[in-house]
Amino acid sequence: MTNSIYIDQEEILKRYKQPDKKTHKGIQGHALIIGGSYGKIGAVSLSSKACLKTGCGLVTVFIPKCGYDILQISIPEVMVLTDIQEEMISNFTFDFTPQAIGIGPGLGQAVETQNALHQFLKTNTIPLVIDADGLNIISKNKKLLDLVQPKTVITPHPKELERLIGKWDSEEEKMSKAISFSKQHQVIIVMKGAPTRIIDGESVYENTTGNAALATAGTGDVLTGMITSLLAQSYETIDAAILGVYLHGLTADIALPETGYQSFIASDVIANIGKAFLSLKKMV
Ligand SMILES: NC(=O)C1=CN([C@@H]2O[C@H](COP(=O)(O)OP(=O)(O)OC[C@H]3O[C@@H](n4cnc5c(N)ncnc54)[C@H](O)[C@@H]3O)[C@@H](O)[C@H]2O)[C@@H](O)CC1
Ligand SMILES: Nc1ncnc2c1ncn2[C@@H]1O[C@H](COP(=O)(O)OP(=O)(O)O)[C@@H](O)[C@H]1O
Ligand SMILES: [Mg+2]
Repeated sequence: MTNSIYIDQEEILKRYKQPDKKTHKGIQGHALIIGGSYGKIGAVSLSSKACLKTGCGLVTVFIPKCGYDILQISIPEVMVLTDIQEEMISNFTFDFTPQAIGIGPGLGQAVETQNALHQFLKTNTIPLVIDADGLNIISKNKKLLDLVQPKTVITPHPKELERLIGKWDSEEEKMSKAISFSKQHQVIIVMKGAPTRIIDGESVYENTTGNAALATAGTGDVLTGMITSLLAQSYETIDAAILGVYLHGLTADIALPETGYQSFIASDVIANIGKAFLSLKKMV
């Protein structure tokens, strides 16, 4: 039997943890965002900025060389590691141990990048969020799913979900296929849409925030950064997914009266993360 839960303010307050007064950047979590390719460095800029603005102490990105200046100039707070390749990632290499890793925004699907993801998944044990081209690469070679460690968060939009689980004829079939997939591979699926549902085996959590203003480029990349941030801050995996999706939607609800549906862009999600957190505080 499926256990379905609406994610409202009450559910969020059960999960939300206020930072300790004596905390410092060294214990607020260090997140790594891996992604970007020529022409899609913006996806990593959005994701890493959202990661910082969701409370992570330190954020490093791993990107192709062509993104170095872009990242350093657009977000000076983020640290940058680069691949040996100019336009795509060919080997995931980093010399520290992050508390969480987000992979996929703007990553592209070059053969070199596919191989790099394969090698990385073989040995990785760090909590992981996989999005966008990270998921598309896995869809092309489903054997990679056997290498994905339990409790990995995947964040497909409907097309990415279809590439992973196959087509469906009804909402019921989509849900039952997604639940089977979550159980079989022990992954938490953030099934993006209106509304977004989070699936953890038999448990289905339905988000109650967000609106059509979010239907704009890069809002998913931002969500990846937000969930990765919460994971790096030691939230339980399921709580990181639930809280990230709720806050992400809340930014659009807060901004809507000022931006309208049309002029809201992914950067407006990031700009309103602070207000979204503050509205949680008011509820306490
Ligand atoms: N500024 C940037 O650098 C951006 C980079 N992006 C990156 O671009 C790459 C490709 O991602 P895309 O998602 O654009 O391409 P995809 O080919 O994965 O998805 C686009 C397809 O999915 C369908 N689709 C998307 N959302 C849907 C929904 N809610 N319901 C039904 N169908 C839906 C679209 O109609 C289209 O056919 C990713 O790596 C992504 O991270 C995008 O996030 C856009 C912004
Ligand atoms: N009509 C809508 N109502 C609510 N949320 C939406 C709507 N359209 C898109 N979203 C949200 O916006 C985000 C889009 O993610 P995604 O498609 O991956 O964008 P991108 O890849 O461009 O970053 C998801 O979180 C999704 O739930
Ligand atoms: Mg996306």
